[in-house]
Amino acid sequence: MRFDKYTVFKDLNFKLKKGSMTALLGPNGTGKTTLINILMNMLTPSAGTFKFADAVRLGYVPQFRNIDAEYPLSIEAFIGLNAPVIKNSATKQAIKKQLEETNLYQIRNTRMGEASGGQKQRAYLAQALLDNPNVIILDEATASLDPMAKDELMKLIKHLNGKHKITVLFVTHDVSLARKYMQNYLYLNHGQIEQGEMSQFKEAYE
Ligand SMILES: Nc1ncnc2c1ncn2[C@@H]1O[C@H](COP(=O)(O)OP(=O)(O)OP(=O)(O)O)[C@@H](O)[C@H]1O
Repeated sequence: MRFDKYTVFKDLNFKLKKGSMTALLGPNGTGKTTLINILMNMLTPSAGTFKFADAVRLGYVPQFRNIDAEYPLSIEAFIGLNAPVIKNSATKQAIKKQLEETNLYQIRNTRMGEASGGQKQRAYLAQALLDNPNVIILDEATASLDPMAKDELMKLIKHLNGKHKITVLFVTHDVSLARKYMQNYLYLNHGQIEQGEMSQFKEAYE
């Protein structure tokens, strides 16, 4: 990938296995978000190709951005933004299912502006899950959460992987969190990528 004369990375070669949980690690500015944008077809690579298996349905949870305290929509309505405005009973049922899946059902009427960071992030996740993805990409989903909210989100992601076999690609700077919850890593640095098992991830990278 090149921006004008600046090459962010080149000759990246990697595979993501169906059902795997992979942390995308690397120092600031090495191109993690750029790579995600390419995988999400939001950016066209300057050269090279990639391919997902035909059956792949991608879901995306964006980098956490705080929502204004005055934001008027409830958690339920926020999740429903990823559905037609006129909601038939199947859509309503699908929203209910994702509210339950992400432990938000009890607080579905809470305004997003009032929700905690962890609750907001789970609402973003529920919004993505509404498309019934079997691969989910999370960009720094835990970055601004407190330790308990981080663990809660990671346990939920692990559950989605274990129960629903959703393949996970998780961008993070948090190596210890990745060690605890992810099986594999992709390490992006100096324009190159390395792939391996999280348990083998070298301390020197940290
Ligand atoms: N649209 C763009 N035009 C020019 N340069 C860009 C553009 N997008 C990203 N870059 C550059 O590409 C490099 C990689 O940026 P990117 O945001 O992908 O890194 P990152 O690894 O996600 O960083 P961080 O860990 O800080 O989020 C940076 O040097 C950035 O300035």
